[in-house]
Amino acid sequence: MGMNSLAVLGNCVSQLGLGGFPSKSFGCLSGSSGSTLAFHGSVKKSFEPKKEQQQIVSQEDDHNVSKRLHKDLSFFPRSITDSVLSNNPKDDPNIRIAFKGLPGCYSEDAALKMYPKCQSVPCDRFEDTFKAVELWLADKAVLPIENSAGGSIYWNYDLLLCHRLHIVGEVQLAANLCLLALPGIREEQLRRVLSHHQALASSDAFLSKLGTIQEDVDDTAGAAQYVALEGLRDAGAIASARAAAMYGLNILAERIQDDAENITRFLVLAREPIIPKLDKAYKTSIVFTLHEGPGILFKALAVFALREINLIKIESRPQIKQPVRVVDDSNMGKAKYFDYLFYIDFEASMAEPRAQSALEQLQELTTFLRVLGCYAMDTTL
Ligand SMILES: O=C(O)C(=O)C[C@]1(C(=O)O)C=C[C@@H](O)C=C1
Repeated sequence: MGMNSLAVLGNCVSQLGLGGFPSKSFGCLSGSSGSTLAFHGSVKKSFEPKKEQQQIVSQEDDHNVSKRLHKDLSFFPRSITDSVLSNNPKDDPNIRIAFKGLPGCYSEDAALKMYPKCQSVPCDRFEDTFKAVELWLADKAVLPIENSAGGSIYWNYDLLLCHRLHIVGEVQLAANLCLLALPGIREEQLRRVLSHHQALASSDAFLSKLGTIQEDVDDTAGAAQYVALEGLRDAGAIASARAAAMYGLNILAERIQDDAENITRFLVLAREPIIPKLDKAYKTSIVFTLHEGPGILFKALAVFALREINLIKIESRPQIKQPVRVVDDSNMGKAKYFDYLFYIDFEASMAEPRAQSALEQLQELTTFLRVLGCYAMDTTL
């Protein structure tokens, strides 16, 4: 392999994000006593040190050589490993996942469930998690979309449409809601409890018995951090056991949620869609608006039923930018109806001909149709 082909390989590797391998690093390598460029036989040959260089090297003491070698090795390209070749982002310690909230919140738990080795990127607002991915500050975003007690998180449905990210996965998380307080504080001393509104609503029975005032804050970990930083002796926080450890709080009570199984479903978003396959259970999420007419929603849903495609979820949202549609009503003149967006999740991969033909037929009934993503279903809890 000559210098040129190596440079090409170098470019490819750096494009794959596997660490710098630009042509200038060869200058550095070749000047490094021709040391162990052992990742390819022919490469090693072209960097063999000259005789004079070998003599200089042998005059150095072992300590200096190893010190210099250490420094030089940091400039070497990283080896291509099985995990890089399998391109499994789950094993990638460099993958950056954006979520709304502070470290220790449940959205971060969801990110860690999907990508256990990830670097988490906390964001102030949901909108920022989208922007972080769009601006390449993060590789993916994890976003709560529905809760088994509270239902759909509507504004996140709206955000899916305002941005062009693709759904590439989902995470189901059973949150263990805990009551936290400063060390030494007992339940009876608490006058107020701070948390995210969903966590407060999910622990309603427990909080009613406690008889405290509830204060709604941005996220559960934010509540824990606030109690800890302000040294609040009369306030508790509802957050995770992980948040307790991170912010130095004690756990006064665990599993305080009204429903033992309080599940939040999160979506994983990325700049590029995944290529749908048939290797496991896939789900497809779409959004559309329909033409006007009687039975039109019935007809739209029938395209799935006729192909034995199971519908998992249907959600409707008013079109925020153009909420009403003016329609000619033969009896009453002109009428103004709310115009709806329908979000549907169905159980099929876009690699299946039946899913493709269903969407083809659906398109005839819609004024707008977008596939938000096709992704593997999370079947674990
Ligand atoms: O505040 C957090 O910890 C979050 O991750 C957010 C969120 C939510 O948005 O529903 C996630 C799950 C919990 O049940 C409560 C709150």
